[in-house]
Amino acid sequence: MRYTLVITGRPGVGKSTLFNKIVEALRSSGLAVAGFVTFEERDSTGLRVGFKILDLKTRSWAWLARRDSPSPVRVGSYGVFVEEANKVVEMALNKDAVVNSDVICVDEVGPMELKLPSFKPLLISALKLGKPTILVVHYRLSDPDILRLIDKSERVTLTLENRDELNRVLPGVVLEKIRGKRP
Ligand SMILES: Nc1ncnc2c1ncn2[C@@H]1O[C@H](COP(=O)(O)OP(=O)(O)OP(=O)(O)O)[C@@H](O)[C@H]1O
Repeated sequence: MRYTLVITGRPGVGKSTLFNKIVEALRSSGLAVAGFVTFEERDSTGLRVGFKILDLKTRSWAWLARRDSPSPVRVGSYGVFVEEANKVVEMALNKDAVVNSDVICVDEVGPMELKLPSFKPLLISALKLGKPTILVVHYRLSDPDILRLIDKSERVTLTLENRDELNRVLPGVVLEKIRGKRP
């Protein structure tokens, strides 16, 4: 069976940091990666103003959500930029992008991303390709269709206690598993 890793854990524990390290390790070894990463933006006072979404392949990005967004589509105190962010998802996970990649990498499968109309269908199609996959999954994800597709995945729950060790060893372990050198 293809290797799928699900990284989960409490908000702010370091999931994106670990995900980026794994993506970096995959790329450094010559593997082509398709997918996207979402990351927070803070203002000069340190206040979190919102999140951006970045296509890993083309480096195209858009705001995913901001506190001051007028969007009626809200997740907590953030308004989601549905149209702009959806375009990045379509670029990152369209059929060509995923078929021509070695590994599918998505940070994250969470409530904001699920407000983007193309996200769930494109993610499900990508998962069904049977390629190695790295996913950051929101700890409260409840979507039954996605959960069913990832229920046999290897799962890592990141904590403040284990994150240093996992950042050190997991990128190398993932690479070996994807290359089939480790069971
Ligand atoms: N191993 C680590 N050691 C020290 N600081 C870390 C470590 N991992 C992450 N951080 C810091 O913790 C903060 C949150 O990290 P990150 O954005 O990766 O978390 P996250 O779990 O993806 O957050 P979110 O739930 O908001 O998506 C960042 O400032 C990051 O630099």
